[in-house]
Order: sequence, then C-alpha cells, then structure tokens
Amino acid sequence: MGRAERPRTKLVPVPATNFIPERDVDKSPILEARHLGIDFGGLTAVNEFDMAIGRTEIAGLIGPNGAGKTTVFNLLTKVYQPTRGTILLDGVDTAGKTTVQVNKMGIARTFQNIRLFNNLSVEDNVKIGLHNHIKYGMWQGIFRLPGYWKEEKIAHDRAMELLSIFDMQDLASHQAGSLPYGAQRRLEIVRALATNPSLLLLDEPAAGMNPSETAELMDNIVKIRDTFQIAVLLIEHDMSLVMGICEGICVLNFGQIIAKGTPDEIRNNPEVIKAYLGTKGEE
Ligand SMILES: Nc1ncnc2c1ncn2[C@@H]1O[C@H](COP(=O)(O)OP(=O)(O)OP(=O)(O)O)[C@@H](O)[C@H]1O
Repeated sequence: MGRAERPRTKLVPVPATNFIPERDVDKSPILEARHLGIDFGGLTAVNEFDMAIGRTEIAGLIGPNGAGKTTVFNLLTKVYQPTRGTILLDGVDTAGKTTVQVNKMGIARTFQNIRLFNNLSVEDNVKIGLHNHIKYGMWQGIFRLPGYWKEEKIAHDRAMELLSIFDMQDLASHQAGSLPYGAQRRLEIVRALATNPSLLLLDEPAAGMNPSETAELMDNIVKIRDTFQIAVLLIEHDMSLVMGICEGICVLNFGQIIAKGTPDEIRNNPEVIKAYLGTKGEE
C-alpha cells in the first residue's frame, strides 16, 4: 500500500518536541528515529515513528498487544532493516549496519523471551557480552599464553563487577539455565550491559516477576542508569514500572505513535486511555 493511501489513525495533537530530561537537553540525543517504518508484505507494522532519547533518559514504549513495540526494537537493533526512515545513534546513521555493528556502536538489548546460554555458567554468559573488549589473539587463546591469562583475569573481574549490580556474584559458577526465572531475567540485563552500551533496550523486563521483584527491578534500572550514565528504552505492560521510572513515554497503537509525554500526560491522555490504559488499567 502506498504512503498516501495508507489509512491513518486519527492522531491527537502530540507535542512536537520529545521528552529529553532537563539534565540532557544541552547534549545531542543518544538516539533519534525519524519517520521510521516497516512493512511486512501488505501489513504496515510501524509507520512514521519519531522519537529522540536523551543521553541519560529512562524512556518507555507502551501500547496494546501487536502495536509494533518489539518491531521498533528489531528496527533499532537491525534485526529488520527499515522500509522507511532514519535511525541516528549518537548522531551516526545506522543505515545498512548489522545487529553486531549496532551493538558495537552502543545499542544492547534483552528479549521478551529470555535468551541465555543455558548450559554455560552465569559468569560465561556475561563474558560472552564482554568478548568485544577482550584483546587476546587466537594463538594466545589456543596456547594459553600470558596475554590470554591477563585478559581472562580482566574479563573475570569485570564480569564479577557487573554481576554485583544485582548481587549475583555468588551465582557466577551456577549454570544459567538452573537459575530461577527472575534471576535469568537479571542475568540477561547484566550480559547486555557487558557489551558497554550507551543505550540499553529492555523488552518486558518485568514479565513474569512478582511485585517485590518488579519493585527491586525498578530500583536496579535507575541504579544502572545512574552508575553507567546511559539511556534506557523499555517496553513494558506493567504500568507501575512504566509510570514509576520512565521520564518520557511513547504510546504506539497499530504501528503509529498516538501520544508522547511524561507519565502524568500519558495517564491523562484520553486517546491513550481509550486505546490502552482503559483496558489494562493501572496494574
Ligand atoms: N517478521 C514479521 N513478519 C510479519 N509480520 C510481523 C513480523 N514481525 C511482526 N509482525 C507483525 O507486526 C505487528 C506488530 O508486532 P509486534 O510484535 O512488534 O507487537 P508488540 O507491540 O511488540 O506486541 P506484544 O505486546 O504482544 O509483544 C503484529 O501485527 C505482528 O504480527
């Protein structure tokens, strides 16, 4: 379907500006998506997606099931190449880049369905995230030359430091697949952080967590942002988490942005209530 013919969702007036927090306004955004869109055959899954994220912002992407949220993550991380539009990461156009390349450029993500190496230890899962930064060569690795041991020690120390964010150092030698569900979700975040991102994408980080685990997760997301001075964009259906820690929220419905705003603005937006919050409520 051509662009002019595409049925358009009636848009409520949304502020033209994005919601860069006060402390980030004098710096360029870490991410800018402009007119981003993707079609799957005849289906326009995402259209005219515009968003800017401040360098230390915690931003939320919400919307009903099938609204296009995960597709946006897949576009940002180049699982899909966009049909239209531009993505700038720290001002650099990511057109034509691969998932691995955009990860090296600074985007890391977790998945809706946990994707760990279940048979490897917790520590090794984190080290996989670190591998971009390990500098020993193939021969040093094969013959266990001094350079290998030095880099291994650095990787071990860094893995333990990252695990300590979630107080998981004591689990380092456990098999990842044997961890309780909540701990596996936390490990995924640690592994994403190990790639040294400037923007962390979290796809439903609180899914399957009980209220006390979710409350702890909220504290930890804020702690991660404060410690690493990075931006976080999260998809979440748990409104207590979204409204509790997100500074800017973007609402998608049928692939289109229907509102952007602060938690208060989103909570009180009639279009959002009709499309989403009215049915989901303040969970
Ligand atoms: N690879 C694909 N091929 C065809 N259609 C797709 C593909 N990926 C996503 N879609 C479609 O795009 C739309 C948006 O899906 P998406 O998974 O992004 O929604 P979502 O907002 O993340 O939903 P949920 O909250 O249920 O996870 C859906 O209609 C989905 O079926």
